[in-house]
Amino acid sequence: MRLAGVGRRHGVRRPWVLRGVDLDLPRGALVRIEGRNGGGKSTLLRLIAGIDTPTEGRVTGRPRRTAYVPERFPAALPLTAAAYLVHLGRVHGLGGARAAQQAAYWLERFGALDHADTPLAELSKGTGQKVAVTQALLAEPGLLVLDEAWTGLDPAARAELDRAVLERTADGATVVFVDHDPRRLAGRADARHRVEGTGLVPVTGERVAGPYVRIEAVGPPGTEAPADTADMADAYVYASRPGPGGGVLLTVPAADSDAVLRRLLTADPPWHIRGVTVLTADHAPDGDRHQAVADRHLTEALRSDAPPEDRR
Ligand SMILES: Nc1ncnc2c1ncn2[C@@H]1O[C@H](COP(=O)(O)OP(=O)(O)OP(=O)(O)O)[C@@H](O)[C@H]1O
Repeated sequence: MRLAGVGRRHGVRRPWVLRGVDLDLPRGALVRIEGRNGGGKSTLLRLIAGIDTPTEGRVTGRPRRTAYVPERFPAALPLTAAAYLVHLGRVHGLGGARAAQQAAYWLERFGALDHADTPLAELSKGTGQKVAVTQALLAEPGLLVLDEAWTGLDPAARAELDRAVLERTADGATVVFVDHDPRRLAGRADARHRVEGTGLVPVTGERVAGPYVRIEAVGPPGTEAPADTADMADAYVYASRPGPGGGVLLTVPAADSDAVLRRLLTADPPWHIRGVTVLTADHAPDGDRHQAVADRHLTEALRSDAPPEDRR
């Protein structure tokens, strides 16, 4: 499958979200899409999945069976989980009995079989997400597109989805995913691409394996995070999203965190660093158990890199 010169904007007077995107999606490939919050990742995934059509350019070679897990699951339908899944299985071309069998198989793998007869509207967020990933997997799609599909799942179900993804690619399917956790399927992706501006750039080097550092910074009112400018070209910012109190939360490989901190502290006017947290393999991205290490890291970075007026 291939995207050639693909562009998308949401209306003739609206800015381009994506433009001139060329992307090869070979059979059996696991492809990760990265980029800042609101940068156009979901737009790209919808174009790949065929949920949305490009304003310009072409998408060719999309497998016949395509499945997509949206960022938000539409749970308002007046159906039970099983009835919804059988319906979608039939849409994908399965017979009723096969659809029911596949729905039960996947609900069981995700630990949600007890909820097969629960109306969608009554499902918890986590179980609703299990139904969302089940609808995508039950027809064994040739293209599987996952937009933050792990969010809301319990750890066992997250690991099960990792396994399901690797089974799909081993079976020759193409899987394209976005996830906020830099460690998601770390080391397993065949290609990584980052939405930058309106373009898509390949990400080279195996940097997702971490460790990663979360930097909470607050800039002067109206300033863009320097991480999003070309000045940051020598360092890699995995993700940037709004933080509490008008700040920004940057997720950065530990190896690049000094460079990012230096850039923030030497910006004119400088950014204020509220906190630095080391993210390790054994604690959640938002945890703070390694604050002592993080504080030392920050202190050292400030001492060695910042101009005299920023030393504190
Ligand atoms: N249907 C739509 N109509 C108008 N604008 C839209 C529409 N969908 C997306 N946009 C805009 O396109 C831009 C990219 O949005 P998109 O959801 O693709 O980003 P994202 O990288 O997936 O962000 P997030 O990490 O928040 O999911 C945003 O400015 C968004 O407001």
